[in-house]
Amino acid sequence: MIKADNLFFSYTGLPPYVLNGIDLDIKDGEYISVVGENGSGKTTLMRLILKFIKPTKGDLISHSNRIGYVPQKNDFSNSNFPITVYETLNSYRKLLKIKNKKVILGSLEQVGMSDFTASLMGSLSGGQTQKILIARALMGDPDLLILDEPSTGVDVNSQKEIYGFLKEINRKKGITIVSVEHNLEAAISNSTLIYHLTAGQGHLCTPEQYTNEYLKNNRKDDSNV
Ligand SMILES: Nc1ncnc2c1ncn2[C@@H]1O[C@H](COP(=O)(O)OP(=O)(O)OP(=O)(O)O)[C@@H](O)[C@H]1O
Repeated sequence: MIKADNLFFSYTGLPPYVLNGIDLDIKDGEYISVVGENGSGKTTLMRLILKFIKPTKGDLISHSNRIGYVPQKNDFSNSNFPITVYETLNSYRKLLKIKNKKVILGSLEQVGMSDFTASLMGSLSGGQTQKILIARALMGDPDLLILDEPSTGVDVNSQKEIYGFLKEINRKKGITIVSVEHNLEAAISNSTLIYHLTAGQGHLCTPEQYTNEYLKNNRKDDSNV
């Protein structure tokens, strides 16, 4: 689905690079959580996959026909702009040039938010806003869904619902998921593979391998105290 070969990226076009020789091979149907410290380049990698920016050197190829993108929700939840859930999804429907308006209710139903069509976006909780953003991304019937920190500012119950839903659409519908994760517990329990970025380089591992690596490093830190 996504392949990167010796990919370099810097915002200035010059060294030092934010992403420094990335090799990545994401197969169809995987659920990848991208983890790493603040500033390690997770969002930058997502922007490259979304083609918002171009590699400075190297290649990144995506075979996705339709990418759904769920951005960080902060931009929406703090907004006082008086727009309803329906209007938000309807304007996105027009952007995607989808003729059938039923797609709006269909996508809301999928995330259990059918009762909120007339609600103002600004009146929703963090979890509800996240579900609307996921519904919006699903309107285009994506084969690849990219999420940026889906559990940030979301209550624990909604987190469970959201991850349960993501797992279901990944396993049952085969939608490939790539999700930037600060929530390591969620990354370990939900994804099929974890992509760990450090100092501009990354490696793919299983959740079990990541857990062992993480525990080993934490023990090392403890012994340095
Ligand atoms: N538009 C930009 N212009 C210049 N530098 C940027 C830009 N966006 C990000 N950076 C820098 O690139 C580096 C990687 O940032 P990025 O946001 O990709 O990291 P991240 O791993 O997603 O961080 P976080 O976990 O804090 O969201 C950081 O040093 C950041 O300051």
